Amino acid sequence: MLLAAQRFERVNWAAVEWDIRQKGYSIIPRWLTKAECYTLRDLWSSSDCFCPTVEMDRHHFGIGQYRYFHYPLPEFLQQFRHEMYPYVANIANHLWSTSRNPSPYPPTLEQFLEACHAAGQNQAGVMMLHYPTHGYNLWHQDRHGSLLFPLQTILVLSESGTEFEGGKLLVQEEYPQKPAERHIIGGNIGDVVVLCTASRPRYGHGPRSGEFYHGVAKVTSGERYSLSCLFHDE
Ligand SMILES: O=C(O)CCC(=O)C(=O)O
Ligand SMILES: [Fe+2]
Repeated sequence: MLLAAQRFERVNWAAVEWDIRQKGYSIIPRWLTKAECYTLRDLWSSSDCFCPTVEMDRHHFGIGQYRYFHYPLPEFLQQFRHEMYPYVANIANHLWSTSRNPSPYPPTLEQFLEACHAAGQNQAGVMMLHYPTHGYNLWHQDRHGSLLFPLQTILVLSESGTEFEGGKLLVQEEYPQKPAERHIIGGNIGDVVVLCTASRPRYGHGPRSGEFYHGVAKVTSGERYSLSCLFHDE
């Protein structure tokens, strides 16, 4: 399973950037074919590409399991992460630049990961998640080290309505002295969701940025798989 660069070129990245500015996330619908989702899901039962399973309830993260991939990543995911990076880095450089640092993120993933590894962050930031019926994922941010890339992607690998009910991806933004703002993203098989990892830059009046969290509502029937692709290593 290989990925053609044209698939990234066809995405309307200006619209993705606009969405992220406005609400902190953007959905690229049906970017993966169902067959690709099934192939990725099949990796779950192959033990040789994953680190040990984490039971989410043991850590009070929710109900379900996740498995970090170890390096080398499966070819498709390696390609996905590397080819997606320049586009999200471009958006991140527009949104998170400062006058002191107008281009905070390097143009290639290799360069960004080199910095992560130099900071001792060596665990590939890519994992697969599985939620059984009644599974869910509590509000969280995927930030475990000092170096963090401000956007992350979630690949939805199961079909809403036929394979699972409920299980909607949610985001929440918190500002001091303001009720939290919540959005239901949802997401269906093949969708790639690009979202803020920890904060969304704000312009104009009020606090400059709020804390950005995501989570997954309870799967009320069936089971749901997803894949989390961070651009930092942990
Ligand atoms: O299952 C999901 O849709 C979200 C999982 C998650 O927390 C992530 O991808 O970082
Ligand atoms: Fe997450």
